Amino acid sequence: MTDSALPDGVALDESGGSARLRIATPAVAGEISLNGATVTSWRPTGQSADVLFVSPHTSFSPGKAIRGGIPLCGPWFGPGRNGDRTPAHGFLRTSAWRVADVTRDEDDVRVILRLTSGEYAAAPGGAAYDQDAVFTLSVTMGSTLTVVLAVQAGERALDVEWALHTYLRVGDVRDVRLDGLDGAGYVDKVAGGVRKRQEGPVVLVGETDRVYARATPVSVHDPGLSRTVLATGVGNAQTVVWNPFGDKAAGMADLGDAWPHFVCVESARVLDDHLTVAPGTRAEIGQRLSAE
Ligand SMILES: O=P(O)(O)OC[C@H]1O[C@H](O)[C@H](O)[C@@H](O)[C@@H]1O
Repeated sequence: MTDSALPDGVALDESGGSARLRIATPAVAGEISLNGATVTSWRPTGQSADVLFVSPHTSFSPGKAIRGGIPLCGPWFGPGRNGDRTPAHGFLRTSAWRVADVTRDEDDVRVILRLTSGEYAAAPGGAAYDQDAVFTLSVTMGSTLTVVLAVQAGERALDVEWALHTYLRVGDVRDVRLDGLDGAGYVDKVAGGVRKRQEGPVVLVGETDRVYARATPVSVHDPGLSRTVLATGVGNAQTVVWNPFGDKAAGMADLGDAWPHFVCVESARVLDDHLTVAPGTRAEIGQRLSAE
């Protein structure tokens, strides 16, 4: 798709070796990288800071996962259920996606990106996956943001574990409170996979990596940026909450000292809640964000 086919307020920027769509309407400013189909910026009018966090140390190079925004994890999560898959979190976040359609409805912009088997076969880990799958990402950006990842299975059933790995920008992760998970069971990955139960709101006091078995909306109260962000899952079964904190972040070249400024609240179907997509059928997972 060329610039001339794009609606007013949307531009394709291919400078610096990585392609991205820039969006600017009276309702919103935002950006979507075609590298991994990663939404890297969403700032509804009236918000003084971006709702999404992107590490100042990240690379935007094609083939590298972006540390921030909304990376797509799948079709496996981490090293997969058996712990033997590479690269971590699958090939969706490192593949080069194609723009299939961009439309504008008043001040909202809708972008459809696509990734087919011939395309993801070029990414590490892609060639070994079922060859018929077609992945689609739909992003509707305006005063709210809705991101929906879908897969259409071909002639064979697909095994899918996936997540929208949303990095929400916060003033300081140690000061935020997450509501909506009280009473939910979770797998504590920091404690080696022990199952626990949440009591009260989630407050992060150290490295946190939890897969909550709950899909209700989660609100992130952030005194630092004086706002509350509501994250509502679409077709998910779980919510992942993650921040590595300082010691672990020190070993992550693309994050380092920027770790206090985000919390990941992820819409997920992973581990026991992975899904099998029957031949010829479609499945989707998504997340809707609003900020006030
Ligand atoms: O460093 P990455 O491959 O991007 O993964 C970052 C994190 O993603 C998820 O939140 C997982 O639950 C974590 O275990 C993982 O550390």
